[in-house]
Amino acid sequence: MAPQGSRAELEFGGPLGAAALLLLLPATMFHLLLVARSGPARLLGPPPYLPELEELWSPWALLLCLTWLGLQAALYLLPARKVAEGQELKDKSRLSYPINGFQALVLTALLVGLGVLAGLPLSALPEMLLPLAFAATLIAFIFSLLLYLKALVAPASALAPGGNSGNPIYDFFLGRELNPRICSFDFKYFCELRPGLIGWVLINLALLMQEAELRGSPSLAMWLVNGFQLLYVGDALWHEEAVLTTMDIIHDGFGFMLAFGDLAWVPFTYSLQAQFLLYHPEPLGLPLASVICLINAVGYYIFRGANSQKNAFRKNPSDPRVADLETISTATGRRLLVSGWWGMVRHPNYLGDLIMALAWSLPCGVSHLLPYFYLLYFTALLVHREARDEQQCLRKYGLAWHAYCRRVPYRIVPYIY
Ligand SMILES: NC(=O)C1=CN([C@@H]2O[C@H](COP(=O)(O)OP(=O)(O)OC[C@H]3O[C@@H](n4cnc5c(N)ncnc54)[C@H](OP(=O)(O)O)[C@@H]3O)[C@@H](O)[C@H]2O)C=CC1
Ligand SMILES: CC(C)=CCC[C@@H](C)[C@H]1CC=C2C3=C(CC[C@@]21C)[C@@]1(C)CC[C@H](O)C(C)(C)[C@@H]1CC3
Repeated sequence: MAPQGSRAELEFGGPLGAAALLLLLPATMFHLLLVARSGPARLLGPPPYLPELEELWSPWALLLCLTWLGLQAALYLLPARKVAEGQELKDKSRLSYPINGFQALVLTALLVGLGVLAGLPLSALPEMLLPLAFAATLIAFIFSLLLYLKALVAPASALAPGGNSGNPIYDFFLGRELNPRICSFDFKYFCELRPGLIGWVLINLALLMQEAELRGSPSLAMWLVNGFQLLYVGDALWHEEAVLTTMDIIHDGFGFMLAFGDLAWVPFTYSLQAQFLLYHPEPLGLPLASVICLINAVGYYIFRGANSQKNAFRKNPSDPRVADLETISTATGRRLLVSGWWGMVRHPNYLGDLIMALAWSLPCGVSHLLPYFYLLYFTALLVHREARDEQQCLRKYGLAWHAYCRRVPYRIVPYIY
């Protein structure tokens, strides 16, 4: 057995919190899937019914999920326009990552388009969401177990800072190995951006097509939700290299949290607004639609501006786009931006992301809380993530981080939080 990594502080409430999340996350996902199609669509009420195993389990759904993963893996292995280097690892080495996620999105769109022309019944997908989500959850459980076993024979230098507490449930949840790979195939990087994100927009499209079949044409609200979320996914894949500096890739191990999050949670809960709209049509006029588009555009402008500014600065501090920004030095030799977006709040990218989350829910009207689930969950996720990042930055930068916090006192929302 590999030696344990350094004992880091336990996160997510330790083993008990991890055990609770292990059950709570899949249960919440199934609750949302069931409630979205029910008449009252009550987020906080009990589910309309408890599905029998026959309704959840379908070998066809499992086959479809495995085919989807196989297709995305094949696209990942195609020659890439660029190969990027990741951040420096504990042993001072750097890993290489193919940058071809956007190409995978375009090729998937072409394949799906050809499939639909050849008679592929894409609009039947919404009827299969429950068994598909069940199959994806099963795959995530088995996959996380294999990842846990793989980590038992990994060298200590390959382990993540967290996720190696010695408690099997906690470590299974958080993930033990930082960058599990077979040859050059990086499982975490692959899962973070491709099967789940592309699957999400495909589910959205299927819901739009089914709405068109049911009501003659897709509603304006459905178009907006599809358009906004396609922009978000397209942007993530276009700026694929930026994911190499996120907490998930640099810090977190690859375990159930990310495997389930990437493969099941993202496609089946992030498509909640489109699911809701299929069963609860919402009339939307052009003036309100324009205001919602403006909100999404403002959110995207902040999100993209902040992420691009930090990525450009981290890649090359002399880049003309960021060279004029004010910075403070830290004992590590790395500098922190204190003007531009990162001088406004300490997590401007989260602020932009949250504004977009609001714009994705507004097309569903204000009669139900359900379509606002994403906004509520995402606020909790980002507040918790911000606290985790603060701890890590404090460890990394010490006094310089305190100086940054004094200079930029608000975390996510100026003058509020
Ligand atoms: N849709 C979704 O479900 C989710 C989306 N996201 C999005 O993912 C994106 C990435 O988020 P995340 O990985 O959490 O964090 P960030 O991209 O905000 O990265 C945080 C890191 O940035 C660096 N940093 C912090 N402040 C400064 C500064 N002033 N100047 C320079 N560098 C600084 C630090 O790392 P260092 O100094 O080592 O470079 C810090 O650890 C965000 O846009 C977020 O909204 C995140 C989670 C879920
Ligand atoms: C509740 C639960 C299951 C937790 C797992 C959290 C994951 C769902 C998220 C953790 C960080 C994520 C990121 C994205 C998607 C959601 C997860 C995996 C992301 C790929 C979305 C697109 C963005 O542009 C992004 C690339 C910045 C982002 C990275 C973080």
